[in-house]
Amino acid sequence: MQTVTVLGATGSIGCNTLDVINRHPDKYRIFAITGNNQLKLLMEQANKCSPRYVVIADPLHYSAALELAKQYQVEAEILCGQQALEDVSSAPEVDSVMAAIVGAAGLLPTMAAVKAGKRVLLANKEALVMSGALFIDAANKSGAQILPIDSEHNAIFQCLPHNFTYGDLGNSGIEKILLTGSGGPFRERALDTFGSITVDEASTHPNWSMGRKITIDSATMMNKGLEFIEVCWLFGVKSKDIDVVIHPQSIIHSMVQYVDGSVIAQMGNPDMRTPIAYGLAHPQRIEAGVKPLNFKEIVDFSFKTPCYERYPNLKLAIAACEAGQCATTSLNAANEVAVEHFLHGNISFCDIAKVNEATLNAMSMVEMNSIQQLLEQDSLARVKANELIRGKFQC
Ligand SMILES: NC(=O)C1=CN([C@@H]2O[C@H](COP(=O)(O)OP(=O)(O)OC[C@H]3O[C@@H](n4cnc5c(N)ncnc54)[C@H](OP(=O)(O)O)[C@@H]3O)[C@@H](O)[C@H]2O)C=CC1
Ligand SMILES: CC(=O)[C@@H](O)[C@H](O)COP(=O)(O)O
Ligand SMILES: [Mn+2]
Repeated sequence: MQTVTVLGATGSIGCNTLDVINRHPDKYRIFAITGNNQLKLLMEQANKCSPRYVVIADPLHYSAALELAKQYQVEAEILCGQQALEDVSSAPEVDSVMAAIVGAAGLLPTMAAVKAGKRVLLANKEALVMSGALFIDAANKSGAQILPIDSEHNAIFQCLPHNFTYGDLGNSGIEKILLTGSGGPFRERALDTFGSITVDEASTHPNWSMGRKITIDSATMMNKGLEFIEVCWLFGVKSKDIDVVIHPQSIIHSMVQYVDGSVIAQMGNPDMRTPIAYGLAHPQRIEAGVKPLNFKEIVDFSFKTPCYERYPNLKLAIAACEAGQCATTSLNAANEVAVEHFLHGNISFCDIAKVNEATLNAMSMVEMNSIQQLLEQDSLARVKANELIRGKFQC
């Protein structure tokens, strides 16, 4: 029996994780679930999966949460705040932590799990993008096992040889990592109409049902940029080792190309329960409720190269990856701010990349040696991005 904490249980990944876990009551027990604003959903989940703890991230919601807990007959202890998130990630009773809080808010609870040597199911890509070497070093020190949940990284993990050594592509005969992406909803849209893209249009992903921030990131391809950086840290590779390939159908979830000409791909219907189940059960496989891929139903199966004019955020992210930690931390922070402003109608779709670029250009680049320093850089970049937005960006 594996004991699991689900950080971000009320989100898209969190709900899918509970769905997979519910299918296997003999294998998994929930220790804690956490949420932020969706208190009712969190209490419904608690009523169903009977965790020992329910954590509300924002202490301002605590009394409302206590009331709802009574209403939903939740027997778990209700906790709140940052320390509680870290405590349920690092408690000795916990075997695995699903890191599925969105954005930089997930860094400290995820790091707590890493430092405590847990099996960390990593969905929260922003945590790795903003902390890079510190994250990987902490895992090496504690013995934490990092299992990628992001579909592409999970695919790459599945396509690598079992004896793959971190950073050593040559020894495994690997030529390239082929990181696939759908290209988002605006893959074919005329560039001269980008100025009128609405929030609703950008919030409609062609293949995946996901949280609102990652959905916007997919539309700008910042998601692929963050994933590019994520590949570098998860597998110890360099920018030159990765090619981004647009695959509009999201059936192949990424590939590894070998020197003998073989290309190994991982495929499946676009349903996050596959990588979640893989992470939970590794090295075994468990049923995940996912519709099997039916090749007779596949009409198109195509590939293309991304164009930076259409996806300036992808170019920025690759350049930041090459520039180093300070740049990736700053870019991630600026992007979180810009996406939030876009969702609130304060800036246009094209402004997201402009804010990101202007923020990066305005930040001094320093070496990042501690989590404290990362958090300070993250705050500085947020202040700068907000300042730039107040100065009114126009598309
Ligand atoms: N959705 C997907 O299919 C995929 C997601 N990912 C990554 O997984 C992560 C989660 O994505 P997704 O599930 O889509 O996101 P959602 O927006 O659906 O869910 C985010 C979760 O984080 C919680 N949360 C939000 N802000 C805070 C905060 N300040 N402190 C603590 N908790 C907070 C939310 O709580 P509440 O809802 O209660 O407010 C919710 O539980 C992201 O990093 C994303 O990039 C990666 C690959 C695929
Ligand atoms: C499901 C998942 O892993 C997402 O990151 C997904 O890949 C987003 O789609 P894009 O390929 O359009 O960014
Ligand atoms: Mn992904």
